[in-house]
Amino acid sequence: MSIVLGDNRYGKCENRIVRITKQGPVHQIKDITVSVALSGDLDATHLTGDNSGVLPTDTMKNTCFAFAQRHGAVEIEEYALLLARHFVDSQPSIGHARVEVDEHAWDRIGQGPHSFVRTGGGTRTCTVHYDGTAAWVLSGVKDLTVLNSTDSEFWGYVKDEYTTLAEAHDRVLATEIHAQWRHAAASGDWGKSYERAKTALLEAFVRTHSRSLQQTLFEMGTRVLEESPELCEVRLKLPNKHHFRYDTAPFGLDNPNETFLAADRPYGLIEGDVRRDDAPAAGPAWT
Ligand SMILES: O=c1[nH]c(=O)c2[nH]c(=O)[nH]c2[nH]1
Repeated sequence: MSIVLGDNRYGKCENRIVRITKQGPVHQIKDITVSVALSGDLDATHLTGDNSGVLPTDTMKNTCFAFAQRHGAVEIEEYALLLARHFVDSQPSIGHARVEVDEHAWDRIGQGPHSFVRTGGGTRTCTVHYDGTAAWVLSGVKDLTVLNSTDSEFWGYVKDEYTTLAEAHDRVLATEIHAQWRHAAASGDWGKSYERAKTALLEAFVRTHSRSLQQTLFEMGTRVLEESPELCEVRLKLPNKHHFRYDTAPFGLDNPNETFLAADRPYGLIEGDVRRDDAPAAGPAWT
């Protein structure tokens, strides 16, 4: 029996970078969290402590800040591609880079040229992989909380000796959308593509009369792909943020689906992948 080193990667996680673009008195803000993971010919550092192929994670951090300053407020996908290509193309020991970027949105306060308030509408995300030849790009949104106060049912499910859930013909459906979508090519109008996909997700949530969150998931993925020819696959994670009708009968009060206990745990977690049947191979995109 011998013990061998398996897959490995290393990097600097969650670099918090705020880049202010100042053209005269009106400022723009780009607020991002950047994580880098590199892999390649790194056996030596693990097996013998020979660090001659190791680019320090501290250098990765500096590079993230330097690229933010040099390239300004570019779309997060473009910034991630620049970083991923830099690490692989400049370091002989590095064969693969994964760069993840979250963008935290700020809205301008009124007409104020330099005052901002954090936007609540979810966090834009991207993940880029580059292997020295090809690049793969995922974009997405997370922490986008939505609720339908009707138009949702859940009934006709399996019932066994442990089932107590009452069938629902009119319930609250709430979830925190975590969605990622894969671009068929590593180039495009990233900003427009993001807005179109996010709008499609929300419109599908609004328009679907839901018989399960699973059905809503498929409708959301389908609508994104129908509206966005540049995308080939959507993966969704939808926690079911249960709202239980509260029993107010002990207080002599009727409750016709008006007052709910919003439970935060446990929660159902509905996950699914929706893709075109001719989608190109995903390679390492989701890893
Ligand atoms: O939309 C739902 N899907 C389920 O699978 C499920 N299971 C459950 O208890 N409630 C729900 N709701």
